[in-house]
Amino acid sequence: MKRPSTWGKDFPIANGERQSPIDIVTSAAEYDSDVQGSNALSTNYTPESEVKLVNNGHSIMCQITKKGVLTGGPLGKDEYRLEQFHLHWGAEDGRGSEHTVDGKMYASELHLVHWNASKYSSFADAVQKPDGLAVLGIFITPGVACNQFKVISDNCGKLKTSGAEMTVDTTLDPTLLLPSNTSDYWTYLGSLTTPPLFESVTWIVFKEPVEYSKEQLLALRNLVDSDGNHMQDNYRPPAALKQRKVKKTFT
Ligand SMILES: CCCCNCC(=O)NCCc1ccc(S(N)(=O)=O)cc1
Ligand SMILES: [Zn+2]
Repeated sequence: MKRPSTWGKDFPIANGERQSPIDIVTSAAEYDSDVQGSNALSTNYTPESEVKLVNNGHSIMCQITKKGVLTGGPLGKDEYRLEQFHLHWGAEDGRGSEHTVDGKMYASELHLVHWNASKYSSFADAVQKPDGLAVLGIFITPGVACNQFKVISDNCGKLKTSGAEMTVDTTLDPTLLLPSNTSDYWTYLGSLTTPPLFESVTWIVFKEPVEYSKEQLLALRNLVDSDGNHMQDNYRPPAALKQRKVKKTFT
């Protein structure tokens, strides 16, 4: 994939009104009480019985086969089904996340991608609708190893080239990839952060980062992208907020 600065030519929406990622200015975020209590954000995932990994040329992706749902919070009454998760990261720990918090970049950002199964018939049908997708953004910071991520980081070496796919015969529970605190998050209306950049995503970015070990981050940086280079810095820089408000669920 060419550099983000070139996307505007092929994808004019790159300069649209609800592009992602954004810099989250914490002091400007508005507390939203109605995403608490009974309609708090809720995940109900079924563990995968085998793990399907794909090097799609610009990230490493895990394709989900079980029926897992995300509901509540900013999603109203709709059920969003987990489709896949993937990551963005830097060449070094000081950069790599797509969203930033008061200008701070994390080393990586995990995206759990869901589509609105209450209103649409498939991911492909939902991907272009304004309420079609919901993505959970989890910041990653260097620290202790994440056990549930080991099945991905331990197999990056076998997924080196773009287009490589493999199925690992082990279970994976996506719930264990989430931070312990899933009540505190920012949410806003945005887009896919890679082409086709469709403005179809309700973003939910958790405040609490998750730790991955140095080795797990290094494993990501050794992947090879569709240009044959080390897959690094596969993050889009923040886009303009324009007329949007970021909501927060915590004070
Ligand atoms: C007409 C073409 C249809 C394309 N159909 C496939 C497609 O749109 N794939 C895009 C998939 C995608 C991209 C970026 C994110 S992110 N980084 O925002 O979470 C999530 C998901
Ligand atoms: Zn992403």
